[in-house]
Amino acid sequence: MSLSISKATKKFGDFTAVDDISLDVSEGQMHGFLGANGAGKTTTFRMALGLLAPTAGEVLWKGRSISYADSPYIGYLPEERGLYPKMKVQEQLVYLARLRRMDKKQAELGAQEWLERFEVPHYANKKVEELSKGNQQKIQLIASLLHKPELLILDEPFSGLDPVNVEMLKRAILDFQQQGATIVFSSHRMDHVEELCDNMSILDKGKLIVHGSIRDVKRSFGKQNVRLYSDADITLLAGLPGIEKFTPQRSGAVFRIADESVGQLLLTEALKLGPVRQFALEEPTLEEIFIEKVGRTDA
Ligand SMILES: Nc1ncnc2c1ncn2[C@@H]1O[C@H](COP(=O)(O)OP(=O)(O)OP(=O)(O)O)[C@@H](O)[C@H]1O
Repeated sequence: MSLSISKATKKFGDFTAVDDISLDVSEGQMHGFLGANGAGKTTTFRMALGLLAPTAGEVLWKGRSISYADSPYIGYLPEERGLYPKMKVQEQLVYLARLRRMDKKQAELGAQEWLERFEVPHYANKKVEELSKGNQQKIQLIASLLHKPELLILDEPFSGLDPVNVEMLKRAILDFQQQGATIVFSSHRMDHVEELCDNMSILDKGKLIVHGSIRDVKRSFGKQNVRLYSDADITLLAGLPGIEKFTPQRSGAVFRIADESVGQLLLTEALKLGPVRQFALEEPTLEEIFIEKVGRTDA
């Protein structure tokens, strides 16, 4: 395993922010970290990066604790933005890459390439504080990966971005993974985790309550959805045994079912009411799993 969090606990006084969590992220994986506000995501990242000492347990990268000496191999996009507001964009990117021991010429070329890729080359000589929040976020992402780290930790990389920029950054992060990087990111958007990640975990009040590959997490949840479209009044079907939730849709409904056999019963009963135009068994979304496990939606 390349990133290994082992029985890590962090207390602030009497308050336990992270409670005995163990988690492994293999080399080259993209891992999504979900959790409500205050669940302990940032605290876990800070422990992983050696910025906070765990109260108990340890966090290892390739078998060793991360220290300042590893900064050439590690990239971090912090939640509170960490750029110098008065420094010019290009100058700042090169300065930060140089701190991580990148060659000056390479850093200059790399910064230019990334600014072009993110469609902001005209901001190279502007001060960071003159940029919009979304554009500052692009610069922050470039700063975290310009030096080509092996491990990239991103704390809410997509916050404050419009949908077009979200797609642009997603693509860049995926490409970076394809070049071999190990990436962990936190997000309040479950669809982003669903789309980008191999593995995921959910933190709730400092505890790791779900952990695994997205496929396994969905399978072990057991429940499925049935999407059923019919012109008949299918609200009658909501009361069948094994139906856990009924969500009406235009000319149809989505039923949460306890297991697959309920789907067949639902189809049989729906056909008795009239022709069925569409019937599909769907796996649960991460959002449904999150709501059920954490009990609320504010991931
Ligand atoms: N330095 C600190 N001193 C005291 N309490 C802290 C400190 N840092 C974090 N906490 C507390 O630890 C808990 C976890 O915070 P953390 O920032 O790790 O959560 P998070 O999951 O990243 O939340 P968010 O999604 O809101 O960013 C919170 O209740 C927070 O108030």
